[in-house]
Amino acid sequence: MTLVTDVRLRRVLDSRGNPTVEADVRTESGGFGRAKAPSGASTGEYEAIELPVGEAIAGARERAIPRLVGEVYAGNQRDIDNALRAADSTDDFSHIGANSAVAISMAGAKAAADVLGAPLFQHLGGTFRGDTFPTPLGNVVGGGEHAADATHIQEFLAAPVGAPSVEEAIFANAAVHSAVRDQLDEQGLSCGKGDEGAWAPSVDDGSAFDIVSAAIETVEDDVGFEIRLGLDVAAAELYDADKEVYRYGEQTRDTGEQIDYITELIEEYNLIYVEDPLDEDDFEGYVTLTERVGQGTHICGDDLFVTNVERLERGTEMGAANSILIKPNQIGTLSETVDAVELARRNGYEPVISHRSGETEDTTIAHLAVATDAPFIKTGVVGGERTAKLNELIRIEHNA
Ligand SMILES: O=C(O)[C@@H](CO)OP(=O)(O)O
Ligand SMILES: [Mg+2]
Repeated sequence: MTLVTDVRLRRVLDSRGNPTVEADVRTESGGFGRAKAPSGASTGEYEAIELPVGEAIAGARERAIPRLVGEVYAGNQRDIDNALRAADSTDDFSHIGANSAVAISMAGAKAAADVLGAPLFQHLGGTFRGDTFPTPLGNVVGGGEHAADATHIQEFLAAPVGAPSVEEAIFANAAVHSAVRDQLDEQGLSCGKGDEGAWAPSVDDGSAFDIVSAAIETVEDDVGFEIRLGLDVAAAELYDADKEVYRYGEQTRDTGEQIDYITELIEEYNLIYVEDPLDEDDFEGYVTLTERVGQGTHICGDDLFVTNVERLERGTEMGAANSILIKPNQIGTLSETVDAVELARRNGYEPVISHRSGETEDTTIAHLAVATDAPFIKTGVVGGERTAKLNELIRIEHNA
């Protein structure tokens, strides 16, 4: 039996040294699942609420745990997630926090997989999943909200699309990360790393493109397969809504100029992936850009869609973007996360499963990416909280 018999919550550390929520779920037949909530820095305005950890834990203990323990079966993920929704009663989880909700939701799924004796990806995706793997998007240079005094564009991503296996892809990204350091050293630009482990040099975006392109070329020659370049512009963070311009330091661009600029970057650097190129409220701008460049490039909405089926529906009806970033804590439950993936698929939008800038050693998103057969996963390159997911992908590939 997978009847939930115990749910425990505690405060643990995330990769930024901030507190986050860890949940343990136990079931009648001895199933056990443990999961932790991640945390964003460049959060979208329409995300579910991350409460201060003390409040999130107190809220969930008071409202959610009584609706779970002795009440729901861990194998019925929708029952767990509906109980969390009913316990909270708001659209954005402002009573128990999306941080408590997502930790409990993911821990429940892990407890159910444990009862079955199956890996989580198989519980979530079924027995016919596990043979195909996502291409890891690895940020090798970054700035924005993730590092002070670095690039305006938040993430420069390596995308080893030609790799013969996920293992080769993961090591290719590590090699690009290392080659970027060599480039920086040569130019006397040694620097620290941002929140997700990407190098955070104090250079303009143009120089960053040159450095990353050169690093990718070196590694491509070495590994013999294609590695492309992608971006997370995180443009909502650059957008000045009062003046209706995007601010790149002193330089500003209005919406038309921003669309032209992104188009030029796509052409010049043969970008395969551009996330959040425009403000999170600018569905129309996304339509224009997607019509222009959506044929050959993944135009991905992160802050635009916030893993929310209503916002995604609006986007698919208009033709805004052609891809959606999927972050379970943006919406708060695994069921709704999978709903967003499925809605995306039905409309020909590619789902990209993603970490947050504040992470833990939790590996749920690696399993989610395999379970949903997502074409990409964005989960960094180095740092224990990033390699936890990458190494889990290697283990899944090896049936370990
Ligand atoms: O913008 C993003 O895509 C994410 C992860 O890279 O950053 P954050 O978690 O800070 O929102
Ligand atoms: Mg983003």
